[in-house]
Amino acid sequence: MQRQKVKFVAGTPGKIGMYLCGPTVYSDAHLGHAKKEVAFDVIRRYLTHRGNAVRYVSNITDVGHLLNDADEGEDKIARRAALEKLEPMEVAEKYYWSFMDDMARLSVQRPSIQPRATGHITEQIELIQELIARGHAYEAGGSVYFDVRSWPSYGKLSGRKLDDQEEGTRETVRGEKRDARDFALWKKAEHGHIMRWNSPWGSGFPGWHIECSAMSLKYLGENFDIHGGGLDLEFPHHEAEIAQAEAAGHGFARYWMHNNMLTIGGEKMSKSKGNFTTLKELFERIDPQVVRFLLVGSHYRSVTEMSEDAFVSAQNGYRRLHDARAEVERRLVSAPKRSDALSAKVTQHVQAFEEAMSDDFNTPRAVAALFNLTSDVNAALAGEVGREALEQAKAAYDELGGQVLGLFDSGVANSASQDDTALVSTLMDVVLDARQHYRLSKQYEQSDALRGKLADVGVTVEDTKDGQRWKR
Ligand SMILES: Nc1ncnc2c1ncn2[C@@H]1O[C@H](COP(=O)(O)OP(=O)(O)OP(=O)(O)O)[C@@H](O)[C@H]1O
Ligand SMILES: [Zn+2]
Repeated sequence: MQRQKVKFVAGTPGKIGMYLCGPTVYSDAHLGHAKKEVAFDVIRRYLTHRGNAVRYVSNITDVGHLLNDADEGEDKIARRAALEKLEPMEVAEKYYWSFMDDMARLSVQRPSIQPRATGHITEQIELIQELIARGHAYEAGGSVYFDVRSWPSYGKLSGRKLDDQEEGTRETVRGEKRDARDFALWKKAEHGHIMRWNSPWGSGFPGWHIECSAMSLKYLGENFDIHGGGLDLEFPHHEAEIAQAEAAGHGFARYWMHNNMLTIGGEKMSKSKGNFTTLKELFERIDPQVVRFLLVGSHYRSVTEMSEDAFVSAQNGYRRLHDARAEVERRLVSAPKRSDALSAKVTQHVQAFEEAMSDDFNTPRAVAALFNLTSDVNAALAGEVGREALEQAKAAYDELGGQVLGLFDSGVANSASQDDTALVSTLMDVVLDARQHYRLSKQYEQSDALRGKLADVGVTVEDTKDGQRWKR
């Protein structure tokens, strides 16, 4: 809001309320979406690391996001539903879980609360009613619009003056609005529109912006600490969120943070440009931890340019840290009890990491501190190192690289999960061979016992005419 770095002071010391605009769930997420999620995940993790209790709310948009910002066009989810011959709610469910799976593989922590727009229609209607009552919104033809001219501070976040906004389009897209810059709070559902709810203005659905004002206020209260999102949302989405809340008499977010874009060949990666790589495609060839490492290596406010070279260097960098940490762990088993010079160096790198993160979450500098730590660790490991220094180094990797940056999460590594799949399949062959042996020798009790034990761990075995089949 102030267009500069400012000191952050939580409204209530030790407690931080954070809201992040989440995805519209109508397609698989791409690497650009991951930049945003990972950026704010790291911010949340660092604030937690500093001893704050963070309530992290991030919404799921499953209605009302239209194809075009001027309140025209189809609902993105409804259009996808028609394309895939699914119910709109089926589309939302499908891509919600797709998103959640991708985020889990990227080690993005789940939000404390993940409210859905369709689950908060009542709250949105109430907020719209407050706006109408205060004279900042009006009904027209079954829809309700925010009256931008009634709220002079509209534009204060993006710094846009009212007159600069949408210049020249005033007459063409005004339609039933009093002013082309007015935006929809509620839209009348036309014939055939599936996602619709009853409201004081007839059957319809909420505009896209209103859900974030209603749900952030509901779960974080007035004057909550931090509101985040992509830079592309600053105008009109965040501007609208502020206006909707404040014009209805509520104090809104105290700090605004926006991540910059992930680009490819200098252009924003986006679905509509077709220059995107979905996370699922990417994870087939690149370990999700390396993807995360690449994203963390650039500052949230900087543009991240993606290229094959960037992945190669991320791969090498990640391996360097990962291997040093693993070696420290291995050497700890038999380390002698004594102190040595590495201790002071670890302390110094930990401090550098903390300073970098406390300076507007400067992750590239924080990663550099981990590399410096690794140089010193590797140099020390050439000789004998005492237990104390190794424990300190291990804690630095685990607390800073692990808990704060979300790295070294072996549970999500692509290669590991592929290895596991192969291993499970081989082990199942062994078990089913044994069961077959019991059955052929009529030892049915043992064969049933094996099946029972598999069922206990969620594996069901069926006997078909083609032999045993298993699934989990
Ligand atoms: N390339 C990107 N870099 C960083 N963040 C992005 C990028 N693309 C999308 N986002 C973030 O994810 C949010 C949702 O993106 P959205 O679903 O509109 O994707 P998109 O690919 O930009 O789609 P479209 O091209 O249809 O607008 C954006 O508002 C933005 O905050
Ligand atoms: Zn939002």
